Amino acid sequence: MAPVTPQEIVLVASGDLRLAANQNCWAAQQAMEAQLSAALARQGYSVRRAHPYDPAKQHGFIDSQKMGMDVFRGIDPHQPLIVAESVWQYSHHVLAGLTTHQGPILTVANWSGQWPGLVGMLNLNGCLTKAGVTYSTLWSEDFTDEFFEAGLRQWLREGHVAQDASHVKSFAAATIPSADEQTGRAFARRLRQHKAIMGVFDEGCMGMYNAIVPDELLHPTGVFKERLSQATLYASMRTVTDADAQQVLDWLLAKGLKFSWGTDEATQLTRAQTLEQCKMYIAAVRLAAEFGCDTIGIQYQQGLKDLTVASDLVEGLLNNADRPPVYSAAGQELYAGKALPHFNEVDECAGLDALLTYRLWEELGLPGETTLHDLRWGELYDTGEGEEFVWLFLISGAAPPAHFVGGYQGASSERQPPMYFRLGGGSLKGVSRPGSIVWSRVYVMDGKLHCDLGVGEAVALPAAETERRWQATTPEWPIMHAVLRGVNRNQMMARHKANHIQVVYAPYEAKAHQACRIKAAALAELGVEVHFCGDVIGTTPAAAKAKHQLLSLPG
Ligand SMILES: C[C@H](O)[C@@H](O)[C@@H](O)C(=O)CO
Repeated sequence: MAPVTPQEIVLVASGDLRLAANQNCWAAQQAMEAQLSAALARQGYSVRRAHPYDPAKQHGFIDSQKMGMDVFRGIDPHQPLIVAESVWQYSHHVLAGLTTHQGPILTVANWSGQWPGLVGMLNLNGCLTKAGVTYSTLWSEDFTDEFFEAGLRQWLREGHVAQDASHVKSFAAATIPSADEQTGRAFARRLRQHKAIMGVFDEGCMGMYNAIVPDELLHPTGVFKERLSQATLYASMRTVTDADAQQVLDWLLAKGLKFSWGTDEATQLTRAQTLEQCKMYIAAVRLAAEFGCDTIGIQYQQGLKDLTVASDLVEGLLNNADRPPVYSAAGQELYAGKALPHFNEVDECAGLDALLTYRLWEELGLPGETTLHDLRWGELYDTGEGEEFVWLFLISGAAPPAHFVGGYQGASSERQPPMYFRLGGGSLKGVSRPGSIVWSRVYVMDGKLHCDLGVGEAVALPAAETERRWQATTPEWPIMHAVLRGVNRNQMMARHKANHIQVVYAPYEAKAHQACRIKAAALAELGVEVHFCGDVIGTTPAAAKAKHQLLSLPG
């Protein structure tokens, strides 16, 4: 074990499991670590990487759980430790070591959209939160800004970074209009009593420990898992006829969806890949119906990706009420006229949220198409009402055409990046239309289910700015330009306990606030600890409400 020097910080970097991704993204990690090391040097500290660059693999990431355990065996458990991330990473590579590390832990990401490094760090934060590991977290554009430097200084001196959580208000300590509370609670009681099935096609995706909801926490909500296998999905795809797949494709073409088809299977989307995705779509709906699932999630990134095309187009279609019809063997249309909420990357926290949201919105008479996105990046932008922080929500799959400007006609399917998906498959890409949204995130903390939720706005940006943002991230994926009400960038980053964020539209702003309140009440009725984040109108803190009642009492 390496000896501890007081002025030395140990650094680890977790990576992808996929060699191609680790090699492609290594340069960005090196650049980030150089800036981070310089920031530490300015404060009188040196950095020791706990694992070297591997010339054979051509990257310096921890790329498996086994390697992570080996690396941590060589780290003094009392030493201050930084997990530095500028790429998408699998949290389980380092989770084992971090659960027993006793020195201060700091997770750091570079404020860049190029690779999903912020997303990777947020996932790790969610995993550490669920595992009950104490950590601090920071991010920076160039590691010289005051926010970062002050935070780093505090961590070096005190072993933790204090963050601003003044935007968070507990539902239990707030009062909402009683009609909203009753609507939400009555809906939730029915959901719990009726019960629902969450179909899970292989549990656990890319080390996302935070995305697995323990059954004991899920059951009290009325939702029960049906554990399915991607092998079953693949086998079922093989039973779908070419003619049925062609009908799905014809339906999509008639709707105006554009496919960026080429001929090179290795780098381009091909018609054959799309037809394979159409088979997967039909197979997924049929299996969901066979097992009576109310929502499904396909793991896809590992296992399935080595066998067949990516499931992203499929996921976006499932999340849309207007989608190609799928029939049972007896000729009956399955889930006719309805979405079958799909949770990307089998993120079960998102699955519970999606099911509840879709059903609740339906009951409120609102279109309930919902999806998760990655909290990928963001920048200030002058939307016409002054500079606002506009988040870039982006996801490989699952966004429904109902969210896009122009619906299907505004959507396209583009090949998934070969470094993630060797066998291809298309995305379902579009720009989310301007409008009010309710955002949320269910997560596990202290052995309980929690949910943060708030209100925001999907904003329209000029086409050139949308394109710039796409080129700065992953241009093949669907995008939402989001402004969150009453939550600034740093508050959001410090608080959010996941790589994913759930979004659903409301027809106008006041309705978004009301629907958010009702959803909060529904979640609370299911036993979830609910927290309003930012400005949600109509949520009076209990103390202020009591004071108000006192003041209005007759003399
Ligand atoms: C393709 C990549 O693995 C992505 O799926 C990843 O960045 C995520 O979306 C993580 O939520």
